[in-house]
Amino acid sequence: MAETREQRILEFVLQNAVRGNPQSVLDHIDKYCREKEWAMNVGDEKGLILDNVLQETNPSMVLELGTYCGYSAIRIARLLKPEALLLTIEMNPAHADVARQMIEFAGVKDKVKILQNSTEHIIPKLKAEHGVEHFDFVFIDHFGNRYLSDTKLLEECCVLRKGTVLLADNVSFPNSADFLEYIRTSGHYDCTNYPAHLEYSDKPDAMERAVYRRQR
Ligand SMILES: Cc1ncccc1-c1cc(O)c2nc[nH]c(=O)c2c1
Ligand SMILES: [Mg+2]
Repeated sequence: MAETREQRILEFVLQNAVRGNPQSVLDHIDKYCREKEWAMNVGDEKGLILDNVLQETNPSMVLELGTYCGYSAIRIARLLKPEALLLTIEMNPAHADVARQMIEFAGVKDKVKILQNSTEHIIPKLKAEHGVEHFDFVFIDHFGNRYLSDTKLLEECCVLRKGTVLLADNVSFPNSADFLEYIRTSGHYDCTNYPAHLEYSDKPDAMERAVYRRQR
């Protein structure tokens, strides 16, 4: 029996899913987390919202804040066009290690780069050290109490452009209230709310799309 929940999820996938098939990996993570142990993957219901907003955007450069086990990274990578890339930031080394193996097993590792450190440490280095000009799409799913500070940091580091789409998970929880207030009242974003449910649960949750207006 693997020690951590994240390792047990990975083990279930490695033993049951089809290698190289991203949908099979997503389905098996959802199955394990619905039937055996709950975990904070964006899940199938909110995952469909992510799929739709991502496909409407058709991005070349994507940033994810919060990799966890790699579920949403695989979800995003499976829909990217050939030259497109996903950078995903994970501060927890054990989670990053599980995600690396999950992403490799799913067959999407050529489209995904995992950066293991805190967001506030990495975001200021994205241009100089990772060759980033701008992101077309940002999926925010790390810690609600960091959503606002990291959004402002992305603005200050000039990695957003007019039309960049931010999509945030878990905006129904109080710890991202300051972020919601800012994107809805700052005048720099056009916002859309997507009511849904917490992954693998019937508790209410929501996602918010925020399209950056300001010229960079
Ligand atoms: C863990 C948890 N318990 C009860 C209610 C919600 C959550 C929860 C759900 C998520 O989708 C999360 N996504 C990213 N980061 C989180 O910390 C997080 C926490
Ligand atoms: Mg989440």
